[in-house]
Amino acid sequence: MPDSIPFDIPAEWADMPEMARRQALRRALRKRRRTLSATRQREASLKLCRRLRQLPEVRRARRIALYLPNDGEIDITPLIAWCRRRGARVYLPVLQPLTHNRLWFVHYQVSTPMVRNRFGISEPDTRHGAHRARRLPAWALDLVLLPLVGFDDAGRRLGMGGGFYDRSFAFTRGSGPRPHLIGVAHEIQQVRALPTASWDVPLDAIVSDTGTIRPRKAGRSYKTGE
Ligand SMILES: Nc1nc2c(c(=O)[nH]1)N(C=O)[C@@H](CNc1ccc(C(=O)N[C@@H](CCC(=O)O)C(=O)O)cc1)CN2
Ligand SMILES: Nc1ncnc2c1ncn2[C@@H]1O[C@H](COP(=O)(O)OP(=O)(O)OP(=O)(O)O)[C@@H](O)[C@H]1O
Repeated sequence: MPDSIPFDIPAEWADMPEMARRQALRRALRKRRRTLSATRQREASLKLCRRLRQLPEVRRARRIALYLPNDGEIDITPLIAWCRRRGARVYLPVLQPLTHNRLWFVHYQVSTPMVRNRFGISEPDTRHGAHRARRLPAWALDLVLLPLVGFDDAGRRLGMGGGFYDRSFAFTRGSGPRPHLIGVAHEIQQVRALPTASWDVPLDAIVSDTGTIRPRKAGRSYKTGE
């Protein structure tokens, strides 16, 4: 596996069918982030959270969806206490039990009962009637921080492959209220150039431990950071 940042897609993958190549890329990038030491993980988390706290979309948001880190994902949970101190509400994704690969967003408090979903990720337990009422429709969120498996400097993204975020936020292509969508990842998740899928939901920004990418609507993008 090449160690370069951005990750170079190996030449041998060129002949693979598109979906198989995306799968191989996911496997390589997930392995990359899982092999980070605890120290590197902690440093990256603190640097990312510092960046996020400075973004206007983050500072203005009152209803923010985060995630609990899994599989080496960059840890943004230090933001939870910060959000609460500022009076912002924190929401977590929950797999919808009946609809195919869509997410609910449930208000997350210290007292929220949690349960592991089928991927082993802890999520608010919506079997309790009282907590069902804490669900918010996706359009009513101000900000969503999406965990990325990969990204490139044009702002394209690769997720876990379930299409959960793509389906849940497909409505953002239309008019009407919509949350800001900010993808987050380790610097080492960057890929030289990712293929686009027609269903990919465009992001407002991608923030890593070392920089922020602001995709331009017309396709060009710019990076700020160290
Ligand atoms: N922390 C976190 N929470 C999240 C997401 C995420 O990416 N990160 N999701 C973002 O979508 C949703 C869960 N999506 C997931 C999609 C695939 C796999 C996964 O590990 N798939 C396995 C095989 C699946 C199986 O066991 O059937 C794999 O690819 O190896 C995990 C989560 C909701 N919660
Ligand atoms: N809006 C949508 N409606 C129906 N199917 C969709 C939609 N968006 C994505 N999909 C399907 O979801 C599957 C996974 O998509 P993709 O490989 O882009 O996942 P991903 O972007 O890695 O995942 P995620 O969105 O969970 O981060 C694809 O097979 C795709 O056809």
